[in-house]
Amino acid sequence: MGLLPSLNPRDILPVLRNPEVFNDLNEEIYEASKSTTGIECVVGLESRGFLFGPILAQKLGVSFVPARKKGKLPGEVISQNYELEYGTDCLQIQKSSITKGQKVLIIDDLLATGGTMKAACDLVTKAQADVVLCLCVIELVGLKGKELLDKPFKSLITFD
Ligand SMILES: O=P(O)(O)OC[C@H]1O[C@H](OP(=O)(O)OP(=O)(O)O)[C@H](O)[C@@H]1O
Ligand SMILES: Nc1ncnc2[nH]cnc12
Repeated sequence: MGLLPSLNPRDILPVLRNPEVFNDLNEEIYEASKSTTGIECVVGLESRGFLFGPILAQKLGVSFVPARKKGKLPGEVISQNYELEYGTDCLQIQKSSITKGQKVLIIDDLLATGGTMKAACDLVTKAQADVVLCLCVIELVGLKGKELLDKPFKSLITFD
């Protein structure tokens, strides 16, 4: 059996039930992004990256771009396949959503093996944009997902 099924599922969703706590978390996310200069676009990863990405983009005054699983986005897309513990998946963004050379922050709720965030970095790079920060609310440190990334990374809450 693989490693992931034996892990506690870590769930950010209860935080959204309390507007004050959710607001505090969004402020923490914004604070964590502030030392990275020149962010021009926030890319959020389906699905829970969509809960935080648009709010951060609004606070920063920049565009929000959803990276979705294969086949969900209309129009021309850029795709990046990636390995899961069992099988493969594919992330896509709309071709017109990111411009060449743009400084991009990628946000998701959680970093586990790092495969999803790595694929998002590769996708943004494929779009000829520049990943300036990968930001996750939760990091499962024991899975060493951070080691897969060759871009700056920050998390707000860590579990072993
Ligand atoms: O670091 P990794 O091992 O790649 O795992 C992290 C990803 O897994 C979870 O998403 P999930 O695949 O469950 O998709 P969902 O948010 O659409 O439910 C989580 O929200 C991250 O996006
Ligand atoms: N929410 C989660 N908790 C634990 N491991 C995970 N791997 C991917 N998502 C996870």
